[in-house]
Amino acid sequence: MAFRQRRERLRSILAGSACIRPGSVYDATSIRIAEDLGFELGMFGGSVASLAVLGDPDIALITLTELAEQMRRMSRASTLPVLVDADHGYGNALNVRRTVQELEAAGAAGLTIEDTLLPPAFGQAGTQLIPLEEGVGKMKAALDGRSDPSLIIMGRTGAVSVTGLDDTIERARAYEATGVDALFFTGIKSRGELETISAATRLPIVLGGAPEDMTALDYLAGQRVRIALQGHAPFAAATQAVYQTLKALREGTSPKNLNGLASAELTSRAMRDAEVKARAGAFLGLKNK
Ligand SMILES: O=C([O-])CC(=O)C(=O)O
Ligand SMILES: [Mg+2]
Repeated sequence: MAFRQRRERLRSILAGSACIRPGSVYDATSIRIAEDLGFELGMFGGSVASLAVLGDPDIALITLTELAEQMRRMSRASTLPVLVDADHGYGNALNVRRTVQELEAAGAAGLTIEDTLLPPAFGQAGTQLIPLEEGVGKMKAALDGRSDPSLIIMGRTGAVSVTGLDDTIERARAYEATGVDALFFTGIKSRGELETISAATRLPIVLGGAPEDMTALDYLAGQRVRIALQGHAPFAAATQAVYQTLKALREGTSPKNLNGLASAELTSRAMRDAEVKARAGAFLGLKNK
């Protein structure tokens, strides 16, 4: 499926009236599994990108090249639309423009650009934000960097837990005015905060994590939230499975007695074995067994 169609699918989620949960994806296998399970969207978080590619925490060590390459691998493996967490856009506004070009070429359906100061400044333990004007410049540069107008650009801020609600609204409105397609908020801790932000803005909202009393999808949909993230449990599950398996092997368990392995059917499905066999028949003259 052409990249444009994937982007149109994400566009229709944003234009709809429901709120969906994306599947957290980070490589070719995870995106195929999410697609097979019927997820409408994959979320490629910066944190899992860093874990999958580097094995490192989410502290802006991954490069744009590494992020885009991982996205490209997922785009080849599956047609599921993916929303990419492009962090701060890997530099200043000119770097943001380049980030958009690379992620567009890699097949992202949409991406977020946030106004967090990254990497963290010397001697600063807490999160800092860039000035609103710089954030606006980044959003404009992101829009300027897109050559496929169907690519979705989201302005993202975590200001609510850094500088507060008023600054969040000021930033959100300023980003809206640049022409971005949606707003992505992190750090919202109560219904009151969400409702105030929703009332003060007009674009579709994406919520990056929310407390327990804000999980009802119909409530979120009523606040114009179209996508609500749920963290990255699949990566944590994979880490645990690898740990248990290696531990059991190290302790002498025989491979045939291991628990929790993917069945032959699941593995075969994840690697698109039927399609590969059909191609081998068509192009290599092999009989499909
Ligand atoms: O995008 C998300 O899922 C949240 C986030 O910032 C990350 O995981 O890096
Ligand atoms: Mg992130």
